[in-house]
Amino acid sequence: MENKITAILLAGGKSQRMGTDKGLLDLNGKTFIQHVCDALRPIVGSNILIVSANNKYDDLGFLRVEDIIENKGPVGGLYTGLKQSKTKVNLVLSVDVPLVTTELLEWLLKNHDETFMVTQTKNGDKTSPLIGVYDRSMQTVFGEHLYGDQLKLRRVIEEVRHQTIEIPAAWSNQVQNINTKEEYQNLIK
Ligand SMILES: Nc1nc2c(ncn2[C@@H]2O[C@H](COP(=O)(O)OP(=O)(O)OP(=O)(O)O)[C@@H](O)[C@H]2O)c(=O)[nH]1
Repeated sequence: MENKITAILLAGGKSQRMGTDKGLLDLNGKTFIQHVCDALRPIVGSNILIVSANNKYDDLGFLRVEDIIENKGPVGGLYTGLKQSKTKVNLVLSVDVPLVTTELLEWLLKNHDETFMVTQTKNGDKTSPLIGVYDRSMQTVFGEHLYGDQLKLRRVIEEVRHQTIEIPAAWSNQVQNINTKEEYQNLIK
């Protein structure tokens, strides 16, 4: 499976709500980004592509690329990641889901249907486009939106053939986004 899948890890953005780079926050002695990479490694090996301008992530030893067009949010990060990818299937994650596990990601890959351009996940009422699977050809769609300055990821997904799959309730905590100081304090207490 390893060579057929690229993991694209979005680690850019402003972290405005947290006030500090989310990927470098500590949880039980490891940074958020390390937790996410540890969950990915059994599936993709070293084929992890970090999309970020922060060179502190280079310590992890994976390929890092900077956004081709900066400050465009996840649509910009995904465009860059998919342009760099050499595989049809791309497992996309953000750095702010430190509780995600290999088991959940394997489940996602097993349940995704390659005929869809995007597979996103859903937990209750909340869809998570940044825990998903993207076809490399989506780079063209993201490119068009980016150059038209249409930066709403959810809107882009609505326009293409996509599927939304419900995460088993027992795994709800794994897809928690940690965006604010309060959410981080609750996580580590
Ligand atoms: N490469 C890249 N990643 C991004 C960009 N904007 C957001 N991300 C990543 O996308 C994920 C979701 O980002 P958000 O939580 O919506 O935005 P954020 O900038 O991290 O945080 P806020 O400023 O608080 O909204 C996170 O993993 C970010 O690191 C971007 O412009 N480029």
